[in-house]
Amino acid sequence: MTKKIRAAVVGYGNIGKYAIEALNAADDFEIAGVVRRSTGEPLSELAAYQVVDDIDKLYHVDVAILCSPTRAIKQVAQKILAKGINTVDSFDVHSQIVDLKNTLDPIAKANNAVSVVAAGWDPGSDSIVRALMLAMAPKGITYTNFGPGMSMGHSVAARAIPGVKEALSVTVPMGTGVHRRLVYVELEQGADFATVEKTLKADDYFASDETHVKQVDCVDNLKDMGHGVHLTHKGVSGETQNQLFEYSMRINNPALTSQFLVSAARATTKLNSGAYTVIEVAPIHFLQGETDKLIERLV
Ligand SMILES: NC(=O)C1=CN([C@@H]2O[C@H](COP(=O)(O)OP(=O)(O)OC[C@H]3O[C@@H](n4cnc5c(N)ncnc54)[C@H](OP(=O)(O)O)[C@@H]3O)[C@@H](O)[C@H]2O)C=CC1
Ligand SMILES: N[C@@H](CCCC(=O)C(=O)O)C(=O)O
Repeated sequence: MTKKIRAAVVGYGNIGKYAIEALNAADDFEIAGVVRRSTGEPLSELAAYQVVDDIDKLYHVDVAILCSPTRAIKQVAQKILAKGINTVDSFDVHSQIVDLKNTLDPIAKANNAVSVVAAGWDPGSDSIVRALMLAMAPKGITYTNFGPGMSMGHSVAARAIPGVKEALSVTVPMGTGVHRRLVYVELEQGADFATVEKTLKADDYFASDETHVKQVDCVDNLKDMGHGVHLTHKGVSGETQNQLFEYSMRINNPALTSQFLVSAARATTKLNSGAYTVIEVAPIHFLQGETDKLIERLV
């Protein structure tokens, strides 16, 4: 029997919960444990797993699935790679992915480890679809239209604003890759809505989009973690114009993000040391199974 890949889940929020589900559904993985900032009161749903506040307390970990907020990823990944443990993350600030990769690459190489960065669904699986479309029509325009649906990254960023108790950021597609953001916030007692609204609108996650902030009594009553994308590329193959490609999905956001993280975690075990974005990884590395069988089935 081949040895299972031992994965640790780091950070137990939405993505962490679904990462456990995706790991349990993958028979080439076993869960080494869950790493939380504080173990505090034990959660009954985690009773079957070792829950620790330091990854060193877990017996052998091949790969850490980082389910921490995007803004904490660089720091968390650096620490874990330095221990020689592979990492995957769903970092989602598109403009900072090159910097993240270039920061992690030397650390991974020096410690004989692998990191696959920005491996959620966007960035992540959608990035591979965009690359494929560009290979099929190298000239042209790609539009990525999200939603309507809940952006986890924007909701996490909104929740981090002082005075915000809970937040839900809904992405509304306006067409041609332009989005409006509707952000529902539940405030801490005594917080000033106008200050929260101003701080939120100035945050990098929101500053370049039309953003509306609405105060509500209970965010949980509105929350639905559904999302989706409609990606189009219209362009030119060779010298032939008018090639139109489309890709659509409606999804449960954390379930897809965590599934792709687990697939990327598998890929880390097949790569030479270093940091990679998903478009630099051969598609077959994400998949479980024998190479020839996968070729027979997919090619
Ligand atoms: N690329 C993509 O397609 C997608 C990316 N994402 C990214 O996933 C991230 C996580 O989303 P989600 O699971 O909803 O977030 P949550 O807030 O639900 O969970 C994050 C968890 O990380 C831990 N954590 C919180 N603050 C910190 C900190 N400062 N440093 C380290 N760890 C911390 C906590 O776990 P504990 O208490 O156990 O330590 C927390 O529960 C988002 O920021 C988003 O950018 C999400 C969806 C899609
Ligand atoms: N990174 C997103 C997933 C892609 C959708 C998106 O970027 C958006 O809704 O703005 C998320 O965190 O949910």
